[in-house]
Amino acid sequence: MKPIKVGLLGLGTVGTGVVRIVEGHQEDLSSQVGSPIVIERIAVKSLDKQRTISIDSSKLTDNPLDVIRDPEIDVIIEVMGGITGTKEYILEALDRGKHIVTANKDLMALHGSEILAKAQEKQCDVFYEASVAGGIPIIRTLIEGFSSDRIMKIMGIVNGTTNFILTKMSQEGASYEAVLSEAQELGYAESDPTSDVEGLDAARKMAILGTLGFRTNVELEDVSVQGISNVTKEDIQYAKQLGYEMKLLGIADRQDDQLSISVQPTMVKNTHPIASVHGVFNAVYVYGEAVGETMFYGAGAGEMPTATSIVADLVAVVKNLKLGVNGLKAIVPYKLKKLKTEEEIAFKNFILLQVADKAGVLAQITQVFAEFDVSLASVVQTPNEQHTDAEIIIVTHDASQANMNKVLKHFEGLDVIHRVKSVYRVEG
Ligand SMILES: NC(=O)C1=CN([C@@H]2O[C@H](COP(=O)(O)OP(=O)(O)OC[C@H]3O[C@@H](n4cnc5c(N)ncnc54)[C@H](OP(=O)(O)O)[C@@H]3O)[C@@H](O)[C@H]2O)C=CC1
Ligand SMILES: N[C@@H](CC=O)C(=O)O
Repeated sequence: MKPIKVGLLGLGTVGTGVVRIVEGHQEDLSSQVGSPIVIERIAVKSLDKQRTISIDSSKLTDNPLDVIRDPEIDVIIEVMGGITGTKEYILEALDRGKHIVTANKDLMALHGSEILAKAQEKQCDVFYEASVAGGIPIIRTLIEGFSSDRIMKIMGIVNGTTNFILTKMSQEGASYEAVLSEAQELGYAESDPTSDVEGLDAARKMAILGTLGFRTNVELEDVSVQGISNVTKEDIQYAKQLGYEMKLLGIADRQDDQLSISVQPTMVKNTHPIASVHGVFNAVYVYGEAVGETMFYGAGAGEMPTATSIVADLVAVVKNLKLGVNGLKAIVPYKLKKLKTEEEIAFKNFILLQVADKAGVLAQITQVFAEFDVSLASVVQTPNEQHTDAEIIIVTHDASQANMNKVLKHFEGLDVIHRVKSVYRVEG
């Protein structure tokens, strides 16, 4: 039987996993698609690099165009990352009638519609399951499993690196820097881990999930983003004491046709299922109008989980290829989006204040909340025997972001408040 020939762009963490699965599960894969699958050529940056798997060196090239322009190759798997350059390779491959499987959320979040439009024009498949939440088949689930429902809310822990860091800080008291290095060594982090820790990677994934979940065109700039680099061990401990877990949470919700999408460190009530997602694990919680609550859980990064999603996409592409059809994951926005304003976005807040320890302080502070119509759920002053500065922890009821910003602005002019130490969204 004529083999299906695959070109691989990239042989790093994910690419290596792809080779392992294609070789290790060959019999099972070929029985599903009806022909052997062969990785024909592989593009890498450096031909001299030591690899953790043995590869026939004649397959390697340091020029991705050798792979894309090989007439024998039917499918390109892109796991080299990057945006400029990589986008051109993918567009050229599509022009040449090759189907694409990619893990590249950066590219799909920024240029997904252009790439998918080209795929449609050329009647090729572009599948990108591995681009969100590593080994969890969430893209397929949103497109197919939820096709009959109206999704109202998506909440996701969609970055493995930051969840790994927050978990180790919380459970082992480890330092942020040490755990970040460990995540890099384990192959979880991006080549520039700033995009992990500053929330950009999660924002890109939320833009993809929002687009698919709400069937509209969510752009990266629609997602408000805050990362975890300012989260302290103290914040995490306070969260625990109050019955919360600190998570970098992507939250996309809608009311009628109005959307809001954000990524930010969030204190999640420990009774919520997403609060128990630890380490490199990811979870995507989806609330559908008809189905109600659902949650999808699994490893969000790393060699084999990510490669599992890639090879599953490869199987889907090959099945389509044999049937002569395209299972396009096309994004067809059916409605114009309307983003909620600061006045319309409302949630609970945790605020940690460093204040003067003297009579009347609490009254002054609560007065500010009252002035801007922010109702308080709890106020706790931490014990302070020395009568130096005290710490006050406040949790609000749902408050509009605009009103909360006014409260925080007002605090700047209040002498008794020496520092606003932390402000977090609270969920659950
Ligand atoms: N790591 C993970 O857990 C996950 C990663 N992803 C995404 O998958 C993609 C790959 O990630 P990952 O495997 O971790 O990345 P790595 O940095 O481990 O691997 C990148 C690979 O691409 C090769 N490469 C880079 N630039 C070029 C170039 N210009 N020409 C040819 N080859 C090139 C590198 O070559 P060389 O080996 O010679 O350096 C390397 O083999 C990224 O888009 C990432 O965001 C998605 C989900 C999870
Ligand atoms: N750096 C990413 C890798 C997977 O997308 C993460 O940590 O989640």
